[in-house]
Amino acid sequence: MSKVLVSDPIDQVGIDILSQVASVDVKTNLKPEELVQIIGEYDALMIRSGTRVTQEIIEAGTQLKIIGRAGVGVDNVDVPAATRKGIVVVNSPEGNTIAAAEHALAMMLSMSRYIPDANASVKRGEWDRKTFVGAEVYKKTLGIVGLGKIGSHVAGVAKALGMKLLAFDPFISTERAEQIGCQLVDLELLIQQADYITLHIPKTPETTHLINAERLAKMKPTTRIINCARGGIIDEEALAAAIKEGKIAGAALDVYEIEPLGESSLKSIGKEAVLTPHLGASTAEAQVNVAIDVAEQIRDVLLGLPARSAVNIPGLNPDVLQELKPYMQLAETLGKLVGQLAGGRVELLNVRLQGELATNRSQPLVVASLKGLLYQALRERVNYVNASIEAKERGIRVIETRDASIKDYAGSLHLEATGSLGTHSVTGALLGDGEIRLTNLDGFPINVPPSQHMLFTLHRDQPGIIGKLGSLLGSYNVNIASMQVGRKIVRGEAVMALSLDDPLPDGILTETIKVPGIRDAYTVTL
Ligand SMILES: NC(=O)c1ccc[n+]([C@@H]2O[C@H](COP(=O)([O-])OP(=O)(O)OC[C@H]3O[C@@H](n4cnc5c(N)ncnc54)[C@H](O)[C@@H]3O)[C@@H](O)[C@H]2O)c1
Ligand SMILES: O=C(O)CC[C@@H](O)C(=O)O
Repeated sequence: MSKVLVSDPIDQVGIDILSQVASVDVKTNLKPEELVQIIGEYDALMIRSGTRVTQEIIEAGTQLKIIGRAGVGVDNVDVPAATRKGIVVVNSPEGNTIAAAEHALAMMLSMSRYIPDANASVKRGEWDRKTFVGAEVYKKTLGIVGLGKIGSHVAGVAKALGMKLLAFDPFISTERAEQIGCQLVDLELLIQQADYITLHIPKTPETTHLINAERLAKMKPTTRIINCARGGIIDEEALAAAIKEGKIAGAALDVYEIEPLGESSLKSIGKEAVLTPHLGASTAEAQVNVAIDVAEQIRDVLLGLPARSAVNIPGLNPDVLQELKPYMQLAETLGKLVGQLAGGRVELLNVRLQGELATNRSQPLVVASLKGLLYQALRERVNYVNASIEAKERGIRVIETRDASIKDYAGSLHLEATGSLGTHSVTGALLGDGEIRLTNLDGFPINVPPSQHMLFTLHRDQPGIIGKLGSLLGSYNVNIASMQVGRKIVRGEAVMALSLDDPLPDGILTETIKVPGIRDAYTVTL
């Protein structure tokens, strides 16, 4: 019989489902070294946000087939390490959406009426009706940052409360925002106009400290901010200072840069700050939803069936999966790449199967391309199951084409994304050993392996450019792993593709574009 370890508290309904096919051990509060010691006995691990599944734990899990996260965020799991070992990682992308949205709304109202502090004062035996004069939300402007599942539900309820809705989400179309009742604006306008700002975005390098001292200084002194998304999207020190100095009126936080929240200047703020210990998903209903969602997937995988919500391995039948897996990896990589080149909102994705690939099943490759394309916006929320639906909801039109006559490589895949900032395309192929090669970028032939950190330039093919760019990267201590120039004619337009050993520091892109002859530059993280 299979063995499952449950290392965080989950609802009993999940344990009951797992017990249908496995012997289940519930062992919570394990230290990392204790988990490393015992994980080798288990076929599956079920967690919430309390267990950090590191590479060391994955390496020690020699029998592990699946890791189930009862919730959305898999930021506490080393997914690449699990993927390398063929371990399926599943989550519950929607099981706690309503709970998190309602928590954000509860935080907004309780912060506005100082309910936590008023409640504490009554319990201390006081009857103070002067200190707790609050503010109404009716007719106020709510700025929603991130109009995905949770942000959209918040919008619906806030509208019913009589609020005016602004939203910032670079990956959502104006039509979609209007359907939800929001006016889509840029972040700077939202920050200046909103009376309440609520964050519903993933934490990514781009969203880390999105709310910093500079942006806090641009808010109205009456603005109140809510973060029930992820810690670190707000600079906590800057936030505490802004509230203490009266630059903004208050904050309600459920998530923190480091959890549990230790010593923090947030704790010394009075009634203007409402703090909860990551309770967004903590409703009976959400815990039942996520426990069922994830336990059923673990049960299915242990029975040899596909998982419906895998973040790293698609739910295809094993034979098709085996055959298409390398191409799906290619499609996902190209999707990530073209999505980042396109930058903003993508309206059209053309997926072209070329050469021998043109006779293959296209649907899994289209889905994998969309999963890659949407990764920048949705992170772990996008998977092989929901990628097409998410794309449709975001107004992304998909065209599939085939061209068997293109024979530069045995089979290649070409993606072209058209969006608010223009059109970009990328082609890739698989070498004999299954390694991915990028073979064309925006119509220019190249031949480079993709790497985690990449820089692309569009420039004039003229002497000196490569040297200048090399020196610029060197001055930022960025090491170049490989570099290639693609051009159609000598001294015409050209592209340069650089694989880098290090992430590019802030500001380097602006410097790159200043190099004479370089017209444009793009950074990509794969
Ligand atoms: N507090 C909790 O317990 C709790 C519970 C559930 C979810 N969450 C968190 O809430 C957040 C939102 O979850 P969701 O299910 O709505 O996710 P979602 O993927 O449905 O929506 C996220 C939205 O953010 C947008 N986005 C991405 N990058 C952006 C950027 N740089 N600027 C503006 N918008 C951007 C995306 O386009 C997307 O529409 C996630 O961080 C999730 O981990 C917290
Ligand atoms: O397990 C939890 O309570 C955290 C839930 C939430 O942050 C998530 O990512 O789903």
